[in-house]
Amino acid sequence: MSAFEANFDGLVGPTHNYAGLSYGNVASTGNQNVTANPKVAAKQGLAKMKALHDAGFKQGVLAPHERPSVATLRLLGFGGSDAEVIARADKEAPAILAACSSASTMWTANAATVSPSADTADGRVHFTPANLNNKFHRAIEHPTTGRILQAMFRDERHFAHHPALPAQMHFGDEGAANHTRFCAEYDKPGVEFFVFGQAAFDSRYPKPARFPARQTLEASQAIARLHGLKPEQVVYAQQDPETIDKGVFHNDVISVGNGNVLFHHEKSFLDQAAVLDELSRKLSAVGGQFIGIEVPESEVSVEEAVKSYLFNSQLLSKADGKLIIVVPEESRNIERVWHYLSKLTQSGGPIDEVRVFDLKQSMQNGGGPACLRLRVAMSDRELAAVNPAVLMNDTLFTTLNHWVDKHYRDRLGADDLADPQLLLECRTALDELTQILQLGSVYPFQLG
Ligand SMILES: N=C(N)NCCC[C@H](NC(=O)CCC(=O)O)C(=O)O
Repeated sequence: MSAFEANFDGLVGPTHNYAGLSYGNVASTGNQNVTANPKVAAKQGLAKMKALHDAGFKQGVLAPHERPSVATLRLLGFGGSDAEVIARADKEAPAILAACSSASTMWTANAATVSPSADTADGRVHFTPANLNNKFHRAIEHPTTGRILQAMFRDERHFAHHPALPAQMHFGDEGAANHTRFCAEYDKPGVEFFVFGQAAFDSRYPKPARFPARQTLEASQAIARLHGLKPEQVVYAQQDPETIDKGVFHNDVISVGNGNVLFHHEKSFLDQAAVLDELSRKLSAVGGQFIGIEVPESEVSVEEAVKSYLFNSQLLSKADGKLIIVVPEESRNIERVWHYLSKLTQSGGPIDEVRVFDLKQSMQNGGGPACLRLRVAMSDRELAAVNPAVLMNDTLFTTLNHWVDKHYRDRLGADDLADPQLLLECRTALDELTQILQLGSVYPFQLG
């Protein structure tokens, strides 16, 4: 039996825009009101998916959501026809309309936490959609995300789906952006690594002073319980609060891991040496040999890490056992970061190849290669049970590019969000997409 890590990338939705919604994410607030190009954004994402599929990696697609979320606006008291709901929200609360219009579901690292079957008590792959409770525009994602995941991973013999955690800051959960799994092989027991920004019920843990800590320790512990993980195969670590205050709003902005390798910055975690030691001990107990690659502040500062998104990269295992690192163009544009990467790939270590993608449309909202993908490690039998229509291939790539050409605008600014036509365009596109991806009815407008 063989096993794989499949990456499911978020397809950028038709309302992609820059609304400055994510305090603590410096790219999001810094690019507020820049005019977006949803068509280019979707194509940049598709190009990454296709290139990685062509390079031999398992690649899938996660569908975007219905936006603006008229259902949410109705919950907030905006009534009338759909067009009237949008017009009233625009007039009385344009910031709320913008939040309900975000295409933020493209960052599927935040869609859910996923535990592979080799780690869970019942031997199934477990999914818990993230409540994304810290940001209103993201907190409305999880019900639809849950339905889409169930439509992709339907077979109950292999896949288990949990509801999101209680929607409260005490259980703030940002999904796989703060979760990494280490293993010797994808279908062998591994070590699940949960990184949190604060503890909600225990005041002894420090907190950042400036920006919010989105993930709590208690949320991570709840996920580990729900997924039936063994305590000896779980490691919790607190992110260094000072780095959160410098714009590291998720752990995947300061570290990335895959297989037995953790590529991380010197300032990633509190008590970093103890964290690395625990990872190493627990991985060795399940037959793996942990390798930490630590980038010193003197070579790449935390600020440079945030600007370049060096750590918001993907580490992908090649057939020869080495890793390829997938970075955004911004990493090449910062000389010291590019110099570090060149040195890294020539060091004789596990990462020996770098691949660069232009993801500028997503990057301007703080979303790099790693934000755009949700990882699901599966055996070949589990992979065979995935809805095949969501798996990337030449035909799907062509179909989705045509679909984008047909339905997407090439400019979207703040004023366009009030256009009732945008909702119709989005619904028409998504109705067609659910047929392409064979998802059934997953959106509020389809459920009635
Ligand atoms: N690091 C990971 N895994 N994900 C990146 C998420 C970016 C997203 N940006 C936004 O939601 C900005 C939307 C706007 O401002 O229009 C966020 O902050 O949640």
